[in-house]
Amino acid sequence: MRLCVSDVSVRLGGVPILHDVSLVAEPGEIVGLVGPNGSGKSTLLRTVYRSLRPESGGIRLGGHNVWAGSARAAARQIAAVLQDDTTPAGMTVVEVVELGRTPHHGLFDREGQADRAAVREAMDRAGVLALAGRRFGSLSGGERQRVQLARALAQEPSLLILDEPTNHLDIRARFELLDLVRELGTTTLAVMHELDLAARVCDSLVVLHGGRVVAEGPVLDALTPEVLREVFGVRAQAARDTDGIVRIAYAARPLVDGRLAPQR
Ligand SMILES: Nc1ncnc2c1ncn2[C@@H]1O[C@H](COP(=O)(O)OP(=O)(O)OP(=O)(O)O)[C@@H](O)[C@H]1O
Repeated sequence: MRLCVSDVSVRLGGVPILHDVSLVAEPGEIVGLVGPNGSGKSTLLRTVYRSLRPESGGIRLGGHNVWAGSARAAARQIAAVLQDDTTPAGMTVVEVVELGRTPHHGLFDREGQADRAAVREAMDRAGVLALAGRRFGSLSGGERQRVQLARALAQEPSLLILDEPTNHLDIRARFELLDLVRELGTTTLAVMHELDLAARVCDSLVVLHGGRVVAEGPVLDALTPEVLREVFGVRAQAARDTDGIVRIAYAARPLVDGRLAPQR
């Protein structure tokens, strides 16, 4: 489904955080949301998955205003894999993944065959079938991240929201997870810190800086040397290699007076 974010502004604790942010993800596209720490990426995601109501602006999924219907209707369509996960440590992996089916049930519905099939399929795709009986709290960071993805897949969403989906994963698992997201063909909005990975997996990028969109479009149009310098504070060049993969070459950046540069 098509995601359309139009002129979204957000204020937190009286402080303006997002300023007229707009973006579009066409059906099946993966749009990467990139930007330095504090640029507003997570805040924007929260407005899209209905955890934070924007002060102004609109968010439409498949033409419908995400904030106009019920929270439950939105939960049937939008699945989020987040950082600040509050999953109870005592739940088993299969119980966690079954949570993905909750928005599809009535209050007193029992889990049916379709639910069980969706849960199994999601666990299989995310590579966590072997963990089914383990307590969530006993898993490694990377295993938890895969289980969260399985829960999101079990939800069979029209829009997948990912907040730094690969940060606990080893290098092979990163590529596997991103390949899996590509294979799904689900419209995806993903916050990614690693520009190389974002460049590899995303159809287009939206660069946030100070709560504003400062660049967007296909990866090489968004990650110009000027954007890399002005927004990310690095001297770097993005280019497509002979295999068609975008690679970013970084020049070393000296510390300022022996310290990390303060945040701008
Ligand atoms: N409740 C709040 N009151 C005031 N400011 C807030 C509040 N919550 C977040 N902020 C500020 O909003 C800005 C954007 O935060 P956000 O978490 O969206 O950034 P981010 O781009 O996701 O950052 P990071 O890459 O570090 O995760 C930050 O400067 C943060 O300090």
